[in-house]
Amino acid sequence: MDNGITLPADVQILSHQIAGHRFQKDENGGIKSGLLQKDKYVLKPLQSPPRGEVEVKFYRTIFDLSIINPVHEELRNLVPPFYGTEEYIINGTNITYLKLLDIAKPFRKPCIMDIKIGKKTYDPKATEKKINSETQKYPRMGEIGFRILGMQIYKPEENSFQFKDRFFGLSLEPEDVTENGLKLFFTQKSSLRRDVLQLVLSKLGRINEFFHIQREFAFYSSSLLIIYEGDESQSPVESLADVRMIDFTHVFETNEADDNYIYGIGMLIKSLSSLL
Ligand SMILES: Nc1ncnc2c1ncn2[C@@H]1O[C@H](COP(=O)(O)OP(=O)(O)OP(=O)(O)O)[C@@H](O)[C@H]1O
Ligand SMILES: O=P(O)(O)O[C@@H]1[C@H](O)[C@H](O)[C@@H](OP(=O)(O)O)[C@H](OP(=O)(O)O)[C@H]1O
Repeated sequence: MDNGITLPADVQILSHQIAGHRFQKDENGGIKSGLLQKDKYVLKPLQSPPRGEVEVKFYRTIFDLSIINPVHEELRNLVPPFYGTEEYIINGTNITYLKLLDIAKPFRKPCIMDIKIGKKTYDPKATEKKINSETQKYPRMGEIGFRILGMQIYKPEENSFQFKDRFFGLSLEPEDVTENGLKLFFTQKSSLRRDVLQLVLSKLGRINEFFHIQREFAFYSSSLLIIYEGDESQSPVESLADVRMIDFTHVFETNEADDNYIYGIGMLIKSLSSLL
């Protein structure tokens, strides 16, 4: 890499990282890692304590096949398949990564949107400072129930991708988040991809149903990754679209319904349905 970071031969920077932590030098001359790509896998660096440990524990728990638990069984269908952890030394820093299946791999021209779900984006142990920074960042979150973190949309007429970053999502108000935000993602060549939208809605419906049943986990600051095939010229390699839950750095055990997430996914489904 030209910024002075040398990666091991078999890994690359994740080319389709839409949101989240990226490579940067830290205060002490070390590095903070972004997400990497290795063959058909995504490598996600463990985040600073306790976040990284929370995420790895969550994946290990739900992928522990020796435990028979219907909630874990369904979650395995809703998140990217998990293959343990791997360590790499990058610029002298030893970094542990979660090894996940790259959900975008089966798509030729993946259109990808990352949406954070819930009214609250801080967890029950958040400091006053964190609560303030999260609430001030996007005060409409409590009303909207979700935030677009970023997206890439394939433009067939130009054979290129259009990108929207976190500032795009932060600029959206309740009145225009559907028409100016969500609709953009499902529009190609000035037409709404109804076929994709219907499939995405059915996949969101399954996640929503799961949340109305499960009483085991509360998901704060977690995202939904929505992907569809942007190249309509050939039939899809596997499926036309995929929707997965990602980002589990603030998952808490509970014995109640996760009303915070339920509100958010409900609002997202309502907004998307209104486009049809
Ligand atoms: N399994 C996966 N397959 C494909 N892409 C992925 C996968 N996991 C993560 N990504 C990509 O990486 C990005 C960041 O992922 P994630 O939200 O887990 O990271 P993060 O650093 O914890 O984010 P944040 O700072 O928002 O908490 C996503 O927006 C998505 O583009
Ligand atoms: O999307 P943005 O606007 O870049 O904001 C970041 C995003 O909300 C991350 O999810 C959050 O990490 P957590 O979810 O783990 O809190 C991070 O907090 P941080 O600055 O405390 O790392 C925020 O800065």
